[in-house]
Amino acid sequence: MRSEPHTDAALHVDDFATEAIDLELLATQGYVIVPNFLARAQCQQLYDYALGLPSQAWYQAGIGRADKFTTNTAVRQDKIRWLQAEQPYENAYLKMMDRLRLEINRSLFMGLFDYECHLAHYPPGAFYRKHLDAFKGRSNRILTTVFYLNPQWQEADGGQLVIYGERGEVLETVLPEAGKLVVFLSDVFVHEVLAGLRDRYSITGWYRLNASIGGLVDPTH
Ligand SMILES: O=C(O)CCC(=O)C(=O)O
Ligand SMILES: [Fe+2]
Repeated sequence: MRSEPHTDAALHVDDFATEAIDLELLATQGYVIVPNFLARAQCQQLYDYALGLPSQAWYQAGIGRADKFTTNTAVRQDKIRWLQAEQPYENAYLKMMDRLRLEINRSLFMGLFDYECHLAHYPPGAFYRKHLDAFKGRSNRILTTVFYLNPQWQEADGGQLVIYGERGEVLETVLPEAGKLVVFLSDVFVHEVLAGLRDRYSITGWYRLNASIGGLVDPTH
């Protein structure tokens, strides 16, 4: 039997105080880093929630979707959990990110259709090698969001997200610190997660375009 996580004293979407994102910068640069997207208290609640999840709530992360899904621990070693609207904490996060979706659509006319995201847990030593989250013309993942939950993360703890430019140069080295949100174009920026010394928790998600054809609803993840 699968035990479900606790649901008491859950966050509500209206509890979330989010810092404004520089959408102008996102439009011109293709990515943006927001140091304190979410207030500490709410971030801590999400962190405690993630820490409290039973081991059977997590799955070995894979590569590809649906029938093309494979797990390859030489490429990525994190464990994930797709967020579901039925779970109050998870629903609050999904709702908050949906508000951001509407804001992005309003300001940048991106026509983002939906959002999917998963919690990710990188145990010490786990990494995710260089990759793109989407391939030009072959995916409906448009914007990647990564939100970090880790209090007091230090440089020496490792686990940085490295974002590369077109010529392979390092654009950003990002510490996965609690409250920080990174947003980037999914099919433009190669990135990787370096191995760290501590358990590393985050919520990674994608704003998508609707790619349903001929009445078939495009499947999530
Ligand atoms: O956790 C991060 O910093 C990035 C994760 C990532 O690249 C992914 O899940 O596709
Ligand atoms: Fe990625």
